Amino acid sequence: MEKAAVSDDGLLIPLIDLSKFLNGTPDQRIETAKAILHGFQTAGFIYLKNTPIAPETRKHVFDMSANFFSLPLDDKMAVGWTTPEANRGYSAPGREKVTQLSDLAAVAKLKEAVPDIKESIEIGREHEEDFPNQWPDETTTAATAANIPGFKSTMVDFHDQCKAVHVEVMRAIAVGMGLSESHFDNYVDVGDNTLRLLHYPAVARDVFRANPNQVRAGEHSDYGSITLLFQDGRGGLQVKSPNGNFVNATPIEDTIVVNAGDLLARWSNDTIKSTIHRVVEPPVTPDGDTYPARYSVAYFCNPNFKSHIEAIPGTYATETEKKYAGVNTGQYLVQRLAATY
Ligand SMILES: O=C(O)CCC(=O)C(=O)O
Ligand SMILES: [Fe+2]
Repeated sequence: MEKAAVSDDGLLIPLIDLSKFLNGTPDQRIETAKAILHGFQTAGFIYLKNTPIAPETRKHVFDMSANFFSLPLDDKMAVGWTTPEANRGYSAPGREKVTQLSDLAAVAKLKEAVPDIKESIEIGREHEEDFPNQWPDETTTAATAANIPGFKSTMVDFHDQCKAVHVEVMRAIAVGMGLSESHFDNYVDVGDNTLRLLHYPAVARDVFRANPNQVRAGEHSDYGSITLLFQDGRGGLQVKSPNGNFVNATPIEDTIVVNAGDLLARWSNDTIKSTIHRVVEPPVTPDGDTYPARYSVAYFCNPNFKSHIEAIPGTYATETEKKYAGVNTGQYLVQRLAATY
């Protein structure tokens, strides 16, 4: 067994070699699938190494993301996020407050007191006619100065590559559960997933010192099937342990942090966990007066929006053990998004 990626306060997040599932012997494939499922059933989080996403691709996406965020605010606002149904476009700092609260008044209050210190852009699948992606104009003087020509093609390609990883992780879950490997294929083939580039700007040390509740991203669980999270080397991501304390999910180079979302937990009749996490200032105190910026890229995977999600076979013995009513994916996600924006 590999050394764990995180082992602290009862939270054990395994580090798993995905290539052993993709290209290993039949035994390695099954063993790896079981380890992936076990990680989701216990921690709700795993780290994957040796994935099909090349280190150069990842670096290029991070570079392009930083270039995008360096655009003048007006240019970013020109591609602003509009509605939960579209869920595409730019969100300026303070726009979204991720939280477990669903009461709109309570969220508004929290937003005002301690806004998340972050900005993001959401990119959905291309060719969704009603909801086109909001691409920044790559031809303006500002765009050239920010070096964003190639932004769209980079992100469209990355969206596709991440989509393929989602399909494989769902295959691993199926194998781990003893189901046919292709069990989930028809639920995830459309690629109704959201690529979110995140920028947590540099913050004065005093900001965190003055307000103990200040965070870069508030505690929350994710909504969909799984999230692929690419982090830079800064640190600050924390995951809630079974004892209720936040534990650092320390960056490990060229790994993808993968966590299960609420819809997968529901789909698995709660045999898989959707674990609370948040982003705080980096664990290392800076030399100067500011914490440096942090960049991350989250790829939120979902079942196809049209899919009806009901307890997976094998996760309940009798009908009465089904904890949840079936739900339509698209409706479920829109309802969750409407609560936080
Ligand atoms: O930036 C991160 O490391 C985590 C972001 C996150 O959890 C989210 O956007 O849902
Ligand atoms: Fe998250």
